[in-house]
Amino acid sequence: MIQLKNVTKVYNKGIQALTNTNLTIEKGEFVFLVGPSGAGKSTFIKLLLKEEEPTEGNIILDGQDITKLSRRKIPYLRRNISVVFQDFRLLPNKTVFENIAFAMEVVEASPKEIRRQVPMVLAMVNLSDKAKQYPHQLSGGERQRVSIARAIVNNPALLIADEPTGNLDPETAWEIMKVLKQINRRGTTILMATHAKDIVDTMQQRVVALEKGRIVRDEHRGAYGYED
Ligand SMILES: Nc1ncnc2c1ncn2[C@@H]1O[C@H](COP(=O)(O)OP(=O)(O)OP(=O)(O)O)[C@@H](O)[C@H]1O
Repeated sequence: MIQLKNVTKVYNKGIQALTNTNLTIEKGEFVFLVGPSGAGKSTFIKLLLKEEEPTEGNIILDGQDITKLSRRKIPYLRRNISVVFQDFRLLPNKTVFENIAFAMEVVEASPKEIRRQVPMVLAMVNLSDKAKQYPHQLSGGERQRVSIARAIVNNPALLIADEPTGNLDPETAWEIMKVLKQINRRGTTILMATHAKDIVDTMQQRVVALEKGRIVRDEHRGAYGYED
């Protein structure tokens, strides 16, 4: 599914964010990406989304070397990879239904498909009764569930979650984790960058730890491994 081969990323100012990184993530895995602030987690995610280019090395997604992908083909990449952010990033002037529908309109789905898919993903995240609400009328946990529904509505192979529970209280964070695990059980590969020690320790999934741009740990049924 994802393969990084000798990936190095040096930013303009000479900061080396990733150094000679090698990693393989198989289809259907659930992987936590952990490490101290500045370790390179966001850089890792930006490279997968082609928001940044590696200085050296190759990134293979679904058998395709995305480092060789032309700018023109990036929208196709984005259909297969979806992202959920810490700050939800919902459109404030659209309802819950419209926020999710918009992600389908962007990839030119038909109105019929939209009418079928949106209620289905809303049911999956347990928000069928909130379809007509606007984001400001929802709690943080509900907003995050909308953003997850939006992220999965086009059936991506890979869901990247960048600190998805960072703005939520512990109980609400667990609701989000339940939803992510359920999506993973349906076959979607999940990569989640997080500082949530309790969640990582309890879920016992694969843990990849980055420090100063290097993978220092890669454990199946791993733990968070830091004190924060
Ligand atoms: N656009 C950029 N230009 C220059 N340096 C950058 C840029 N983005 C990140 N860096 C640097 O690269 C290193 C890795 O940063 P990155 O954001 O990937 O870390 P992180 O593990 O995601 O941290 P956090 O947990 O705080 O989000 C840091 O030293 C950071 O200052």
